[in-house]
Amino acid sequence: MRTDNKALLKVENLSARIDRQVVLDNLSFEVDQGECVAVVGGSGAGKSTLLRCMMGLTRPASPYRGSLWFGGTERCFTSKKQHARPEGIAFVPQNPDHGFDPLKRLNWQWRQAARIVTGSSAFNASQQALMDSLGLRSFGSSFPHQWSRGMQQRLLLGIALLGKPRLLILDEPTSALDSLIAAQVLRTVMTYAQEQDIALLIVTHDLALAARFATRTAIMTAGQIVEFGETSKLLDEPNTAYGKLLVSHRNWEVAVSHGDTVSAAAE
Ligand SMILES: Nc1ncnc2c1ncn2[C@@H]1O[C@H](COP(=O)(O)OP(=O)(O)OP(=O)(O)O)[C@@H](O)[C@H]1O
Repeated sequence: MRTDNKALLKVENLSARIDRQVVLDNLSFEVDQGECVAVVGGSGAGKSTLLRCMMGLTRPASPYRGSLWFGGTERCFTSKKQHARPEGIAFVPQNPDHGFDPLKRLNWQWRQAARIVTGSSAFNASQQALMDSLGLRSFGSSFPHQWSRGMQQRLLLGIALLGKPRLLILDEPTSALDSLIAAQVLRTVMTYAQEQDIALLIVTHDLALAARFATRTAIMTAGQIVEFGETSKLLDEPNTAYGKLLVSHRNWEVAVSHGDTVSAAAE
């Protein structure tokens, strides 16, 4: 449920180019404290570029206009001095390869993350419960490549949640998971985020996921956000030609629904 709180995050008039091609064109949207917002759109819409700009990464796209407000602090996308990711934002990439050191065992990486976040390398009860509900009971002495991509993605989610960020950005969080496990993992993430007042920004191709979890949704195509509003209204009555096209092709077969009891550990 959307609240009337002041926005936690505001992206205003963001434009960016790769070489001479405009890949982000005057984008604006916001996320309230504790809210879940989805950004949906087809391949090449500019979703990953948007996230890269938000995380302060200026390659391959370089922003030439716009600002980002987070927790009351403004960062100009064009400022050369302010490229660092704002503190309080965590990011789980679509490709888990980008989140782990391939040469270090997973239990070592988890302990390092826990130490940074909590000051202790041992699991406490709530960390263990989070791990269990993500279907991750033991790392053994595995290296990242010995785990499935789905398990790696869930571990990154666990590490990100453990940090209790104010905003967690998820890039295609279900891309490495089958639909039943995705449903369970996303419910765990949503429950934990609500308990801890963590806002979520989910970038996805999956309109069913947006319909199930996001209070507000932005529809993106060709570098523009063509619609942004309450998810249910936007999916019931899209205003633009692209919104209508996207909604008419949504896949409601994806089982992101209440009541799934499949164990994520059974992957
Ligand atoms: N390294 C690059 N060099 C040139 N053009 C690029 C590069 N990366 C992205 N682009 C272009 O920028 C535009 C936006 O791409 P982007 O990857 O952000 O889209 P996306 O919505 O994330 O797509 P997908 O869902 O397929 O990941 C596209 O036109 C793409 O061709």
